[in-house]
Amino acid sequence: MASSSIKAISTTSPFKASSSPSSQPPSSSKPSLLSFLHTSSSNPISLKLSHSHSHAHNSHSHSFLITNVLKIADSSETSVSKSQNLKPTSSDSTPTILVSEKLGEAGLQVLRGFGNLECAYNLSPEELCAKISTCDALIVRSGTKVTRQVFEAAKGRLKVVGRAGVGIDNVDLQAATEFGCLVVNAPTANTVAAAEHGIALLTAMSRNVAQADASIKAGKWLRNKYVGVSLVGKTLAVMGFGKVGSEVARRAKGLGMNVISHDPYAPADRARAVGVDLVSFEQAIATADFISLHMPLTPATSKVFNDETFAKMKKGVRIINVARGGVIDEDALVRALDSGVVAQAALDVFTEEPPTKDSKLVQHENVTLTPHLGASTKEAQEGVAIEIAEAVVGALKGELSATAVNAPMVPPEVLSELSPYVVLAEKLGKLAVQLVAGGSGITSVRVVYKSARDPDDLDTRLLRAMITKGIIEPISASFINLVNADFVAKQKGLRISEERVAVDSSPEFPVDSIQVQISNVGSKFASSVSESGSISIEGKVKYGEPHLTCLGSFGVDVSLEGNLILCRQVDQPGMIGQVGNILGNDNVNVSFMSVGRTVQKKALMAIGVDEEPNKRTLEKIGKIVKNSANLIYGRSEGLGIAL
Ligand SMILES: NC(=O)C1=CN([C@@H]2O[C@H](COP(=O)(O)OP(=O)(O)OC[C@H]3O[C@@H](n4cnc5c(N)ncnc54)[C@H](O)[C@@H]3O)[C@@H](O)[C@H]2O)C=CC1
Ligand SMILES: O=C(O)C(=O)COP(=O)(O)O
Repeated sequence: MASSSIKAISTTSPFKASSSPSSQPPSSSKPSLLSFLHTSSSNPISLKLSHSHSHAHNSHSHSFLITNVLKIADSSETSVSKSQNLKPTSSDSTPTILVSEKLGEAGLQVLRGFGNLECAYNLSPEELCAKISTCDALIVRSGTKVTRQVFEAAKGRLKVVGRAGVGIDNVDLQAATEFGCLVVNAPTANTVAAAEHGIALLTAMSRNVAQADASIKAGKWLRNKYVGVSLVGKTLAVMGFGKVGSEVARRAKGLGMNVISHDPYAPADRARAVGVDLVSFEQAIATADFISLHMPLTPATSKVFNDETFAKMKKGVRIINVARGGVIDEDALVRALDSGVVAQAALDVFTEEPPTKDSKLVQHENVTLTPHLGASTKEAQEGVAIEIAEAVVGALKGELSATAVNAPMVPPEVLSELSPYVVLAEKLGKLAVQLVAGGSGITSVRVVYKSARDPDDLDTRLLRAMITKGIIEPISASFINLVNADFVAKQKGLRISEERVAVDSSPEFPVDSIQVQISNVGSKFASSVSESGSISIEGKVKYGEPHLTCLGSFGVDVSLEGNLILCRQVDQPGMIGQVGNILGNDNVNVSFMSVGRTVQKKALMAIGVDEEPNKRTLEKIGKIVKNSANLIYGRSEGLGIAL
């Protein structure tokens, strides 16, 4: 973040007292994925204080800070962020789910039972953009292009895109991530259908079924023309040994074929278990009689079958593509077919769908075509529809989806265990950023997790995302969630480093404490600065609630719920009494007090108050602090609450 990027709303203070009431629910409520995806922090930090560790009121305030009532905004970033990822407009009504392509009835029923369902097929890109800002979820198949323009047009409302199938190359994942929109797919229900279609094309092509059928219908009887080739004993190269590829391999083995496969990421033992050898790309294409494509379309696989690679194939090779048209350079394929290098091709997928009728590829007599039917069996479509409907409904309800494509996967049991720490992480982030003096640019955040667990047994991605959310959301218009936290942090130049420290506590709990340090910034509250010069706060989960346990060099124990007043104090009698009187006279109930001391006999007082003190009350407290002869950090910006 550039140093000028955090600006104060107020001209007199980098922080401004917010007039909005604290209304956030207690943190002990169990967070769901939705809270990581769509909780907008439009409210300032809400830290309801409780009880514990009360101390006598006989100390004195110096610099102090009210955490809850501060709200900072970053006017310079607002315009940038608005074009990136808007905080969603609140819609607590029934969610609207738009289905833009035909989906199995069983899935539609699941969706109807949950939200307002709108099925609108064959929308133009403009029509989709016009509709999308009223939708919380969009379900597509391969025919809808979910572009950046769609996410922009959604104006922050679209929470989840469900791809009723495997390939998500028609969804702009980068844009989805930037806008904090979760993308889920249905990766398993159509595997068998696609594999069966691959085998159907393989056998149909090798025996000229489609061409022979067309010729009979044209009144011809061409028994000599349509002599086929046998499959038994032939070598099939399966390119991509994933779900579909491995099922194709299994079936091809049953047909008596010798199956090899190329997949740089597949484990060799999984292939060997099916009797398939994994080989290099070169070896696969040079030895195969048949090549069946089953890899995803990615920048690395785009047009991987081109003039150069066709030239390395065995003359007379036959190619089946049930994956994505874009993995083949279609013009090069026509040339290879014309020269006889490729004897036949069977294609279910095309670079542009539908392909133009007069394309040379479509019209080539050695090419067998189907209109992207790989997933189109009754069984697969029912399965995919249920799979995607449940994933979308789950995401809208805030549950974790096992098929999220652009969010870190956190298994439900891990999520449940981490829940209170997730709340703590966000609150620490929010508190830490409020301690930064206006005009400081935050670039470097260090997070230290103290834990008795093995490093492998602690997944911190969620915690890091929530700390990022806590830090960034209060200072920008950006809407941050689990999906886009890392992206937005990077975009803002915020470097978040993590460290694990082993402690000798109970491994029953995933985390003992979380420390957030912000370095190279000025502090609004000097007591929050540790000896290393960084703003440093540490918290723990106690009885299921987030607690602040360390601020700068001071040990405290403050429940991070409600409103919090932090006072630096020295040995000057009467100060706490005065502060207490002011709060009491203004009907602000002090719920607890915690005092932390250092060896230098400096102390820090944390006062929990039930009600949010108003500006006048804060001004009165501010005067007491300012008038104190013992101000250690006598900077007015430390008293931002009163300004
Ligand atoms: N025509 C249709 O209706 C259907 C098409 N598909 C397509 O089939 C393809 C495979 O789907 P699944 O098997 O479910 O996906 P998958 O993710 O299970 O398998 C893809 C495999 O490709 C491998 N791979 C990645 N890069 C590769 C490369 N450069 N070279 C070789 N292998 C590479 C991966 O390691 C993975 O094992 C996808 O493109 C999908 O969109 C899937 C279902 C239906
Ligand atoms: O699942 C896939 O990747 C497919 O290609 C299936 O596409 P479809 O849902 O039939 O448009």
